[in-house]
Amino acid sequence: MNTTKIAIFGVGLIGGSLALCFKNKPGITVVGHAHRPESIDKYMSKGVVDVATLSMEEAAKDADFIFLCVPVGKLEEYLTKLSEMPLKKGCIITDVGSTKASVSVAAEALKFKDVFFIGGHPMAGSERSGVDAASVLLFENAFYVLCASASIPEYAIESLEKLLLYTRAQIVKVEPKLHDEIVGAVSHLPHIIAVALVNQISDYNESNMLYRRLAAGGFRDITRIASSDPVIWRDILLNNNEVMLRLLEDWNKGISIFIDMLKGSNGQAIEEAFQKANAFRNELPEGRKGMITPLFDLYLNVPDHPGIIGKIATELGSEQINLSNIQIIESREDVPGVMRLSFRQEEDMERARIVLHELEYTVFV
Ligand SMILES: NC(=O)C1=CN([C@@H]2O[C@H](COP(=O)(O)OP(=O)(O)OC[C@H]3O[C@@H](n4cnc5c(N)ncnc54)[C@H](O)[C@@H]3O)[C@@H](O)[C@H]2O)C=CC1
Ligand SMILES: O=C(O)C(=O)Cc1ccc(O)cc1
Repeated sequence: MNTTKIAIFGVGLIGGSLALCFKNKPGITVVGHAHRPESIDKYMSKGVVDVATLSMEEAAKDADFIFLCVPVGKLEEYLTKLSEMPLKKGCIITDVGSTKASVSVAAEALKFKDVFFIGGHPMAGSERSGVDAASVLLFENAFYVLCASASIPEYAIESLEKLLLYTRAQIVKVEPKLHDEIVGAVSHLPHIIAVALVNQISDYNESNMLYRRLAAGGFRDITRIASSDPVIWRDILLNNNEVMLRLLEDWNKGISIFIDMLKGSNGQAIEEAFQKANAFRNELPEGRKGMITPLFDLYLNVPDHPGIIGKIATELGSEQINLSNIQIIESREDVPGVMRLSFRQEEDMERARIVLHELEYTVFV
């Protein structure tokens, strides 16, 4: 059987999830590049890769596919290093960065010979980061954008598409600049808004802690993405700088309209704004994983002792229920022992509810 070597640079949330999709598939060997020595043991003990190495050359040598899964600000540096190494003829280099224009330009400028660069962006992820957050299910039913320049032969694109079938994502082809504009609006702008909103409330909380205690429910839902990795997002926003500045100007205009509506006590205009938003939002596609994916939460009363988090996680793990997050919630510190369990799939939440009920926990949604 022909063997396929896949090299993953940056085995974190996205690189680790891709590695899990490819690992143990017929004829595939997954090699993970670590940029810190302590990561080697971690990748191996977690079983995300077949081989882990600190050497870029060793990872890239003879690879059929190279996935660059590092922060956006590092992509050009990694591409340049690869362009100076002997690579297998026909090797496909792809990235997973959340912006596509600059990496496409950088790859084009390097003029790889007999090696093809195809930009990629799996449009699914989470606010978590690192290999511990990786999941084989991350991309299932999500869009996966590919951006190939006109010089890339169709057979190379088809070969990448075929490999990506293992992710169970749906491929879409988009021009890099258009990608950055649309993704800037539907993903990067919401991240800025979430962070600005959380920081606004955090400042109010300095003078009165009741802000944080009451900021549950909807506030938590719409600000989940404010917990995203600071370095990853610094790089994304700086890289998509021009687009973001334009979008923020439009955002300011939208907020000014709200200020005017409130100053003028214009109830009709406020109603119309909600009606317009309602109509557009109700038409959003359902049943497909979007970039900003919801979590499904369960709450349960738990006895107040230190081993409880491990105990619940083990009970659910033994039933193969995928838990995304587990936390004793601070905002209810006056009610001792309320635990929040978050799931990516509604089905997991429902199964957890049944299991925990059978174990005689008091569970509520
Ligand atoms: N977080 C998300 O939900 C999504 C992220 N992306 C993109 O995927 C890429 C990776 O993001 P995540 O997997 O979320 O991040 P992560 O922090 O989980 O993983 C980044 C990996 O890159 C490695 N790395 C290598 N060189 C590095 C350096 N010089 N500085 C810092 N880290 C270095 C880290 O060790 C780590 O393994 C980024 O380009 C991001 O824009 C794409 C889709 C979703
Ligand atoms: O956590 C979420 O829902 C996200 O928004 C994840 C995400 C982050 C970056 C991307 O480029 C794509 C998806």
